[in-house]
Amino acid sequence: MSFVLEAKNINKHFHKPKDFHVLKNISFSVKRGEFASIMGKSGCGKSTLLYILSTMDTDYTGELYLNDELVTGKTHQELSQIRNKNIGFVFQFHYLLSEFSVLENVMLPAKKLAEKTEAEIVRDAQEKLDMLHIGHLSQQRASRISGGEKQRVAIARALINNPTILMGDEPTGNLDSHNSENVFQIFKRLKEEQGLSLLVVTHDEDFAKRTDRIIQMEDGTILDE
Ligand SMILES: Nc1ncnc2c1ncn2[C@@H]1O[C@H](COP(=O)(O)OP(=O)(O)OP(=O)(O)O)[C@@H](O)[C@H]1O
Repeated sequence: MSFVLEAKNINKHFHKPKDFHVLKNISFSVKRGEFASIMGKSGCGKSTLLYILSTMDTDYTGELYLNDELVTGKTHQELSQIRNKNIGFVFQFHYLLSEFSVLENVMLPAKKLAEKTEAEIVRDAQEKLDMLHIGHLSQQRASRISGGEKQRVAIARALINNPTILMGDEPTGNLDSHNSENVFQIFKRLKEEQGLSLLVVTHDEDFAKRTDRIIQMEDGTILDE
């Protein structure tokens, strides 16, 4: 079996204001090409878990594997490289640089990785925007486009380095129903046409029900599926 992500016995405590065991022995995996969602009540630990799975938080015990490679214990520099190459991330808020053009925003993670020439990065960024039907906006300033368009730019930016998994923390949380549906259809198409793996935290039951699998969290644990 080929897993894009495997979490084994993940435990995490917050120490302030007092000890709080926020993640309790979390184990689960995401298969290559799977579109999974994580649901659970507010405060159950979803964002905390996603922060660990995306390698941004290293303060936990247990083991995390990405594409069968153990990433737990690697240095921040190594993790930054692994993250840049393997993980695309879409948040509730788009976090675009408003003074930059749409194209420049999409190019940024590829520039950071520094594996391609400027011309190749421009070409790839334009291709991602075209794929999401916003290619005509590439020269617009990010501050000048609509909320739904901004989220699609954020998705293009998350895809620029051709990640193996796309993670989302309530990527439709700030969108109306029309734009939420749009994002869902984009994710579904990425899975079906490109075999991308997706792991999305959502409060939207209608969204989650249509993913391949719902991972239900409760009080820092994962309920049996
Ligand atoms: N830095 C921190 N220090 C202490 N406690 C924290 C910290 N960050 C989060 N928590 C607590 O950990 C618990 C889990 O938070 P988390 O943000 O992961 O929940 P969530 O399931 O994503 O919630 P929501 O659906 O509202 O976004 C909450 O009780 C929260 O108050």
